[in-house]
Amino acid sequence: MPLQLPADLSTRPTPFYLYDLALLGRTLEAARAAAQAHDIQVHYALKANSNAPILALVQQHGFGADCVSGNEVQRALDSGFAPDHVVFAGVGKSDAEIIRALDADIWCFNVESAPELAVIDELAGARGRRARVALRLNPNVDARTHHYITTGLEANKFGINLADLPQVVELLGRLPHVELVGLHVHIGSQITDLSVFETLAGRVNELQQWFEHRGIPLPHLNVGGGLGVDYQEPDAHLVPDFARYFGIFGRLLQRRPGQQVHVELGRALVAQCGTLVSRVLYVKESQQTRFAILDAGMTELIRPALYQSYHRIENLTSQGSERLYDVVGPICESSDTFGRQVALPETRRGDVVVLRTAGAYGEVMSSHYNLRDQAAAVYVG
Ligand SMILES: Cc1ncc(COP(=O)(O)O)c(C=O)c1O
Ligand SMILES: N[C@@H](CCCC[NH3+])C(=O)O
Repeated sequence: MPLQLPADLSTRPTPFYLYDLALLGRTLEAARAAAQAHDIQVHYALKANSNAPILALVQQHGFGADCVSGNEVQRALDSGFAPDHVVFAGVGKSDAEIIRALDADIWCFNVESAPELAVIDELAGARGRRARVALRLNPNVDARTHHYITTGLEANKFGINLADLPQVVELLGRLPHVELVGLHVHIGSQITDLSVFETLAGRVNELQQWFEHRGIPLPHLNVGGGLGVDYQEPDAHLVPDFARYFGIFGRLLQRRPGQQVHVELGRALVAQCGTLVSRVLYVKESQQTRFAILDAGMTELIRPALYQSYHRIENLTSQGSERLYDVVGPICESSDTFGRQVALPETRRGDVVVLRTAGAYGEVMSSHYNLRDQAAAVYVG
């Protein structure tokens, strides 16, 4: 399906983020149907993209919200997510953020350490409340993704290491203002080897048995997010294979009667619906390299600079014969490079060049470095 562009593209200033809400709707519908087939609840990870029109559509599809800051909790509530569909994760929740979530009576805190558990207990007690908590465990499963976005290994800062679990459970038994409702794991992002989720399901089954042997029931299992998308050939997989993903947990998790399973997808739901649209400012040729210098840079899309990740680059204006370009932004950093030796049709000043699969962790991670303006968001579909 060709990229849907705004009717006023020729006069619209670049760079801007373009979101295809029709594609988002199809993606959410596919995820909803696959999740429902296995009776799994989806909490959308707001960190991937928290723009109001996107949240509105996610909320309309019946998903909950997975938040990682007090402001995300507030944004979810303001966007119409019911408090009992909101979870709050994060390794460093501040007292003010915990209080805000307690006062909103959100569904659950995903707790990442013993000290955090004690603080939630104390703050809940001071308000005459009992907070529902899930323990985020570090299952030591390798997500086989970029090391910067691997979160489930013992060396990572996230979650409670299994060696510390007995101590944390003992503490839990002594705290009157927290109620354990389940366990939570999240091992990383942009996971494309789905056998990783099979390993994870097996590990969650083992963890569940550990709790059961101690007489501790777990009404909820939250297996986190992480399903990856196709950055190389987005058009081949605009909608991820949700049936396969949910099928793994549906098939392999050893669910107890009445137990609820949750996932927290971010990227897989919103990545393909977003595109960063830019224009070529200059083509600069030296003996060694031909640079296409865009008006979008790492301030709009930092993923290539941060994780050496690739977003497919397309010149929508030119039909010329292909040449190789280093595609770069205008920012004062050498890492402000979107791709090296990229084959593009002959490219000229003013051509419209897009970076695909930018709906997740794109606009939300933008910055004002070099005093850059915030790129606009445009919605079609
Ligand atoms: C705790 C937690 N849940 C969910 C997500 C969403 O992950 P993804 O966008 O890879 O689905 C993240 C981010 O990696 C996370 O840290
Ligand atoms: N922001 C990262 C992923 C980290 C997700 C949050 N734990 C990305 O762009 O790929």
